[in-house]
Amino acid sequence: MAVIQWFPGHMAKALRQVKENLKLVDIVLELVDARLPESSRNPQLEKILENKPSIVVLTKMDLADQKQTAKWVNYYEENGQPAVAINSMQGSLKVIEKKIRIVLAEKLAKKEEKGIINQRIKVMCIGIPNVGKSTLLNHLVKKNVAQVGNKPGVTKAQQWLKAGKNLQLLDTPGILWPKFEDPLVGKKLALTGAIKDSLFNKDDVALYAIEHFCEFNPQALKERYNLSDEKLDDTTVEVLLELTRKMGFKEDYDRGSERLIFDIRKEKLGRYTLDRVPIAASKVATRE
Ligand SMILES: Nc1nc2c(ncn2[C@@H]2O[C@H](COP(=O)(O)OP(=O)(O)OP(=O)(O)O)[C@@H](O)[C@H]2O)c(=O)[nH]1
Repeated sequence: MAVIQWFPGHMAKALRQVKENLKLVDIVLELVDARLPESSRNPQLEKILENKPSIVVLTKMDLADQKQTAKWVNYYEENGQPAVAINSMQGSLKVIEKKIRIVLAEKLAKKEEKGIINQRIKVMCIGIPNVGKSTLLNHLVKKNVAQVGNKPGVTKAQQWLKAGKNLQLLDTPGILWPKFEDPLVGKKLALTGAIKDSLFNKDDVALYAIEHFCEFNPQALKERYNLSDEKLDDTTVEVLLELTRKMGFKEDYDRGSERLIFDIRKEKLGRYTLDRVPIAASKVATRE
């Protein structure tokens, strides 16, 4: 995982590159992590995209809570933003291509009227570090790594890669930065491994994780660390201390925190989704 520390200069440059590459493509795949779809989105992207068609692609769906993922996809679609959930490592080409065809239906029909058929659709992936851009690119391109020609970009020639029979992808995905301002977003990003471990306090992230699991999946916490029901009702700090003891680390809650974070990332507590769809929207989703 390449971890990037963002400074204003970096941000401006990355943004400029994304803008320049946008001109070269028909559609953008905005990759977000299904475990934290909103927290892993870049708030400025909407402005940059302007009228460019885009699809929010929720990656790592195999790690996220299935019901929550369905709610998120529904939420985006209800708000006019096409969305699809995938596991970047498996069978996502068909799903993505189908979605692209739906989103670009009108444009493709017009091209067909003009006799332009079999032209590859130009696609660009963008997203924050670690969201799965390279994994998806490699999966889509598979053995078919032949370049389909160089297109002039503004600053350098762009390489294109064939994906299946109908798509071509920019070989360099656009990297965006997450929103760091909100400390809660930072903790969520840290828990899933999206930001460098040295950038956060492990015990803060572990306490947040305990809070999340106590609310949404106390059973997983209880079973994994053999906790009593009474202990789960205790303060998060007490739960952390008890977990640490159960792990055999005595009072060393730094080690306890580290192990808890590691376990969660390794799915030892099962699938989870840290972001919830806004209440009003989730009501709509349940009613359907
Ligand atoms: N389980 C699961 N893991 C995934 C999925 N997509 C990516 N990963 C894993 O997530 C990690 C990061 O994936 P990358 O493809 O390197 O992410 P990236 O966006 O290219 O990252 P940067 O190079 O840091 O910008 C890797 O360990 C991948 O194996 C997915 O859909 N499911």
